[in-house]
Amino acid sequence: MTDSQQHYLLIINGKSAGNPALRDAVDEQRQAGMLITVRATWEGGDAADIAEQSAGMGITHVIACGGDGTVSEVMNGLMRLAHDHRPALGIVPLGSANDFATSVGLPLEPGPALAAAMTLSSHPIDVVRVTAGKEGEATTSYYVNMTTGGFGAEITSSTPKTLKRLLGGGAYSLMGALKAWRHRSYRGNLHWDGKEESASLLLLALGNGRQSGGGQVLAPRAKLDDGRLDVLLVKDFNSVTELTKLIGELQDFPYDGKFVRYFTTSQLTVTTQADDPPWPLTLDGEARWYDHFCAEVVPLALRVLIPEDCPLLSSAHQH
Ligand SMILES: Nc1ncnc2c1ncn2[C@@H]1O[C@H](COP(=O)(O)OP(=O)(O)OP(=O)(O)O)[C@@H](O)[C@H]1O
Repeated sequence: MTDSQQHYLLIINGKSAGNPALRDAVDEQRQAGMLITVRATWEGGDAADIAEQSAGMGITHVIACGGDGTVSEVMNGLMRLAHDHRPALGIVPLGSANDFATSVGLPLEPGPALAAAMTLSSHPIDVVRVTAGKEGEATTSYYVNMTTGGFGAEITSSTPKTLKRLLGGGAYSLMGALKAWRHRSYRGNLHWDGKEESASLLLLALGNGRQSGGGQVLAPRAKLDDGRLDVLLVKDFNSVTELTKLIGELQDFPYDGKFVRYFTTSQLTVTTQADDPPWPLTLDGEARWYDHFCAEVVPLALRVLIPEDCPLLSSAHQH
């Protein structure tokens, strides 16, 4: 049945514009009466610009068709619009990782994913604003899923499959690989909820969602709409025994483990001293280096088309 109020804008990563399953899915939905406009990107930055332009087109729903990078760009474009003029966001996953789509339980095939986007109702979720800087320059961007920082950011963004295999292979293989990669920890001052703490970390994960890097669940208790960031801190270790304990702690994400700490906050800032190396931070799945950054929750800023019973919604079953 056609709802003349709904106008869907599909923003497709240009490298997938010829995807036959997606073309068939769009044809099928149009034949069913759905009003769908399609735009493809040419290069980085286009998806955000097109999403921003949706405001003047009478668009009610913007569907990001691509990998996590495209979803992130589209979301950043939507965040340039005033809250009341921000269309809802849907996702047709076409990437290799699709961490966000997978964890919220969206279909991963174009046909079912587009059909879901046309039928699911929207739920307001938090987004996270990151202000990150180096040498006097600062950039602001938003994410819905997860940002990782430290050595873990380098390996989760570059070698997710290798990391997964190694984690499955136990402490000795992981220790060897970490040595081969010349693993290092990152020093910084962490500030949250009025606390300040200096730390030397292997990995920092800031989860609005739960997983990144192609299936690494680093924030297992995160909810998308609770106004909180789930923070995972993994400290450095010096021996195989310590690494074994670290891996053990990663099974339960304790509030105050020896190597692993897991807590929630609405804002976290990391600053470094002049002689500390800058931190790699994954924004859009790519590691870039910063000497300070602040992540803060913008509560319920974006409506997304995700299943009613999505376990990442604290409001699940209440709609
Ligand atoms: N027409 C295009 N051809 C090739 N690359 C493009 C095109 N348009 C945009 N891009 C690039 O694609 C990036 C987004 O890729 P996306 O994350 O959607 O796919 P992916 O890398 O295959 O997914 P994943 O990260 O899940 O593996 C953008 O940041 C941009 O640089």
